Amino acid sequence: MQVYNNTKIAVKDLDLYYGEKQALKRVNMNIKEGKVTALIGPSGCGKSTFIRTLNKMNDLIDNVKIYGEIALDGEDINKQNVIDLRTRVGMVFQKPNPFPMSIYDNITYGPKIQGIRDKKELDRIVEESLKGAAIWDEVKDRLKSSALGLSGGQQQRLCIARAIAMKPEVILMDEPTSALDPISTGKVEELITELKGNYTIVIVTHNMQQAHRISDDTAFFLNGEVIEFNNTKDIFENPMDKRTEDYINGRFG
Ligand SMILES: Nc1ncnc2c1ncn2[C@@H]1O[C@H](COP(=O)(O)OP(=O)(O)OP(=O)(O)O)[C@@H](O)[C@H]1O
Repeated sequence: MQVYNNTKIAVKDLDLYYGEKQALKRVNMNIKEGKVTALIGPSGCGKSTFIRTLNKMNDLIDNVKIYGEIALDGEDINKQNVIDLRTRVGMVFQKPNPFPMSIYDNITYGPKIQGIRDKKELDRIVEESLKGAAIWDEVKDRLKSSALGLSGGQQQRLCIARAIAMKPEVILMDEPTSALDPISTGKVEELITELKGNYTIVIVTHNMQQAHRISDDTAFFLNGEVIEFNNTKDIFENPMDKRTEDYINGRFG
């Protein structure tokens, strides 16, 4: 497979079936390192299915068949240990899902499983991750309090901090702001903009303005196919395909 220099994840001829139903059709995509790639398209077009293939989350579902190639840094993800893969490719979900434990323990959970025990090192990871997710100032005096006492927007930034604590290279975000109010959404969007460069980010969003504001590249999905994949400016200002134009102008979906 041809892999370009700035490609972090290369997807080639990806087909995915849930039983008899084909949910992804011949998807090809070069996801660029250190950039934000947005996945847009109407409900049921395969965005979540696609993002979940990137760290093999679909493998947990019965009756899924996947064909094609996905390479991370040029290496087939099927040849990698899945735990290592999910460390390198972290994920943040639609609904904030902090563990029912303290803010501190949420962050140290993964690093402890990785074998880090030193208290100073764990303290350092907590501070660095929370700062990285732009939530340190809001929680630094209540690290031992339950994460469930945070607001929805704070919980989502905590989940991003928890992902960062594992030192991923890629962060997958499946509609990370759809459960948040506009102010929290703004903070998460600002955070995504700060994180890019250090991380490769792939984000599913139903919010056209959000895709336009924060992403570098955008893929438009329809019925399991990628209709158009290009830099975000061109997708929004000069779409090549009439269906892309209709979708971004709110004519369907
Ligand atoms: N576990 C599953 N088993 C069977 N079919 C599924 C499963 N998950 C998704 N599908 C189907 O695959 C298609 C793509 O779904 P997917 O959730 O990827 O779409 P989506 O674009 O993310 O939608 P939304 O924007 O509503 O979240 C849909 O027709 C959906 O019903």
